[in-house]
Amino acid sequence: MPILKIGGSIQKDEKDYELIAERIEKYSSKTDKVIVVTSALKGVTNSLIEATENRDKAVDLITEIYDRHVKLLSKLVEGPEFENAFKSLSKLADELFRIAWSIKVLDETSTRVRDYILSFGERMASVTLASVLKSKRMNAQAYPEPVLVTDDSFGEANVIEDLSINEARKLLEIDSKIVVSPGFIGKTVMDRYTTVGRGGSDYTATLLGKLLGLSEVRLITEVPGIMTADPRKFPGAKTITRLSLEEAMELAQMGAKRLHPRTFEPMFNNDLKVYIEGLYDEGYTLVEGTCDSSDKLKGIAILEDLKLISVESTKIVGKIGSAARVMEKAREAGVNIVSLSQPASETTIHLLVDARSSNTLTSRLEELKDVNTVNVQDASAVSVVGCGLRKKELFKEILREASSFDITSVSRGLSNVSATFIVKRDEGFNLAKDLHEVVIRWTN
Ligand SMILES: Nc1ncnc2c1ncn2[C@@H]1O[C@H](COP(=O)(O)OP(=O)(O)O)[C@@H](O)[C@H]1O
Ligand SMILES: N[C@@H](CC(=O)OP(=O)(O)O)C(=O)O
Repeated sequence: MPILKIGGSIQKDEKDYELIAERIEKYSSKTDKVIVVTSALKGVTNSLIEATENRDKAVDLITEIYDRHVKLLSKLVEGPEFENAFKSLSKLADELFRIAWSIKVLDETSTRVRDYILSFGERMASVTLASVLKSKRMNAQAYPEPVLVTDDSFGEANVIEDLSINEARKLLEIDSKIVVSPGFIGKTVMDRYTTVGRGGSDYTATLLGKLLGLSEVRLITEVPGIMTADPRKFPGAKTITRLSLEEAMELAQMGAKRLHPRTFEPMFNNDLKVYIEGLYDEGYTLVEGTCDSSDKLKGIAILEDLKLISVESTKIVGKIGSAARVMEKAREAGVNIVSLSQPASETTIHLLVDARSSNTLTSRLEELKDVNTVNVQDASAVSVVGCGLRKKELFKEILREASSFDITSVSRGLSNVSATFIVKRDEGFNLAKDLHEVVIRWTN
């Protein structure tokens, strides 16, 4: 029994839905049950976020979202099935309009209300997709409520696996061959809606695979697999045919294919295989197993919009606890540290953070007594990923290529399958381009 995840990128119009239905049919004809995890329609999560931020426009934005779903249904579904889906969608939309009015009146949104609002994207999508499948005479049913039980860290909720197993099993009890369920969203034990972070439907699908003891998850999307680089920015990018679990985790952490960073975590210590496959073009990536002796280089990924904060002081040298004090400031400011390094001379501590959070952190760091200066510069992090980086010759070749750039630091990732270079922002793309050329020469 496979889990099929239908990405938001391939839910644009009725032509997409014809292809999605064909793909689901293909896999369901080979098995007795299929669980489909769906994302919201393309752009819907962004519009819902905009509604929470731009509250005067919330009602208009929600009207647009509702109209889009109804228009899709009217093109793809007829008769009583249309009536049923229309009723379910309108009920969800009524609930959403009520919240939109209240946030407009209160002119305030909490993280809890934000997640509640975001949940409608995936819930509406599951009703729509199940209805399209039914109208094509497929034995399908929507289960438009979250199956993951989480804590109440709204926006980035943590899944409580033990409590989620029983909820997940409910999908198996539904008397339909195909069950369509929402990705990305969860609920607390008090039945509050939560979300697990952007791109969270990928993670929902792999986690359900683990919780239900399944062996196959397919993430169906607009690109033919995870590629050697983002094909939009690097036109020579190619599909990677196989990734070990360590390689896949490193690429996901660096934002490749906009995967949720935890997508591959559920694959540890079980036989789950994950395929990332294209809807429009043939091609897929299989993620399974660990490094193989024939593995070389697989891909590059780049994080832009970062700031490198360098805390300089001669007074911190050899002083126990000085790094801890710097990190404590980051914790107080609620700022995530993307990377951190310190030379053995101990005179500087480099912190790499998201550009949007750098001001909050620098002002707190300037409060530290034993610090001379806090420098901030625009930076990028460029990673090369491949089990082959454990071999000296390949690592040397990567270092040689990178040496023509002004590098602040180099660090190695999980099991040494990645090397990440921190450079000035305006050098990031060119470094990535050059390293990508090396990767292409060494792709298996
Ligand atoms: N290494 C990569 N391989 C493939 N796609 C990538 C990579 N890095 C970035 N992307 C981008 O990821 C996008 C697909 O992700 P996303 O829109 O989240 O898909 P979905 O909604 O189907 O989950 C592609 O349009 C592509 O531009
Ligand atoms: N809709 C959510 C969850 C998700 O996984 O979407 P997508 O499959 O389009 O990446 C988001 O936009 O973050």
